[in-house]
Amino acid sequence: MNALVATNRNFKLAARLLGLDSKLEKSLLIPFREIKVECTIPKDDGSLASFVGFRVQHDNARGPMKGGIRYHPEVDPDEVNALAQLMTWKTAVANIPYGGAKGGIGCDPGKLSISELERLTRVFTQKIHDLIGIHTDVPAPDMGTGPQTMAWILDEYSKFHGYSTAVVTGKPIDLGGSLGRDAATGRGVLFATEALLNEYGKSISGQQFVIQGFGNVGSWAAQLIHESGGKIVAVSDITGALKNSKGLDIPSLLKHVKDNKGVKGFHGGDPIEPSSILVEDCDILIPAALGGVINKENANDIKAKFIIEAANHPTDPEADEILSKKGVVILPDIYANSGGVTVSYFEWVQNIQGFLWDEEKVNNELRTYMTKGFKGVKEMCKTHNCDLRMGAFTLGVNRVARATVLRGWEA
Ligand SMILES: NC(=O)C1=CN([C@@H]2O[C@H](COP(=O)(O)OP(=O)(O)OC[C@H]3O[C@@H](n4cnc5c(N)ncnc54)[C@H](O)[C@@H]3O)[C@@H](O)[C@H]2O)C=CC1
Ligand SMILES: O=C(O)CCC(=O)C(=O)O
Repeated sequence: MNALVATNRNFKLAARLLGLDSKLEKSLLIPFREIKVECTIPKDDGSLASFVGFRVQHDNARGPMKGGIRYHPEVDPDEVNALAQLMTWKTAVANIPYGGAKGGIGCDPGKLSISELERLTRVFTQKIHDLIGIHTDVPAPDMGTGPQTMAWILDEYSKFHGYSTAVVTGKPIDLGGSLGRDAATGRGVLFATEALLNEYGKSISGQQFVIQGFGNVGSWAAQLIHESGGKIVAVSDITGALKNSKGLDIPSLLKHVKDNKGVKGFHGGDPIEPSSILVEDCDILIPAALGGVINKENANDIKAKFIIEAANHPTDPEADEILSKKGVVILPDIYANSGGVTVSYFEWVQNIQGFLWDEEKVNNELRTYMTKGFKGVKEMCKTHNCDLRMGAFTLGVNRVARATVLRGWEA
């Protein structure tokens, strides 16, 4: 299902549960601003290449818009729109003073050299620099981007507006990045999983996990879950998939991935079909790659009892219905992966204050936010007699709706 159709459907269900006025509902759905830019760069061989970049700024009722920038061949306007909207509800669920935005460039970063990626990022920044800013819209990394991408954006933006560290988050530490941001989304996934399992009298230790995606989020989640006693029995990334029912040796796998740029070829597990990763035997499934991967085609075959959505919109609404009938509990993206944007917020606060927190403080604050977020979601589940996805959506949408009305923008 199209990502925007799916996201709008979840929003509308939440709006109905909250009894939102139809005019307010419409105004919350329409993005504040949609930017589409052409980015032409010289390739290393001297030829020219053009790419299309997007930044969708969805809502700013609760504060500056916030969200990552994705470099991936499948980036398209509807998906960026959906991801921007999800950021609005996510920052509200996390109760941090932001709205939502998302950006992306349709490109395959694996096929571009470092200098081509730098030129592309700088051209993209030249096209959008007037529309982002510390109190307007603050980008961060997402799939296919990372601290170096943020460093280039910061440098290019600063040529126009003066040196301004807080204009992006997820930066390298040497440029004002926060300790703990790199691990934050994975650490948030760990805290969210602990909060959920606690409801069922369970803990991470002894549970069997399967993780799809072994990039920033998937690999940190794997490392932290492994350190907490969880057994990771299968993983996949773009290079392949492997399993070991006795539990993968995660420290060795992390080293292999660093040296080989992917999980393929790791000797501590048996190769499996990448398409079968989501239906492998496990207690807890963590999608940490692309959207829409859990759908009506595979939902019936999923064996996990819990799904923790580390990726954004990994589950189609049709799959939600099938899984709910099977009794599978899904911890939704707008809560489960909110650790990244929460520590981005800590980074922005530190930059504005000109002060650096130690990592322990970052991680402790993150735990506090994730715990409060879970409580908030559960309360909405009780109030509206709904599942965790609608609990999170009603929590987020209600906070944004209240801010919108208070600011007198609902008409
Ligand atoms: N980086 C962050 O702080 C946050 C990321 N997310 C979401 O988490 C997900 C992963 O993001 P990152 O880890 O940052 O990206 P990344 O670029 O660091 O890693 C992506 C991983 O997914 C794998 N992958 C790509 N296509 C795949 C496929 N077809 N099958 C299996 N694996 C595939 C890649 O090989 C890589 O291991 C995305 O949905 C992103 O929007 C959500 C919140 C914050
Ligand atoms: O750290 C951020 O500002 C945004 C991270 C992000 O893109 C996401 O949560 O999906």
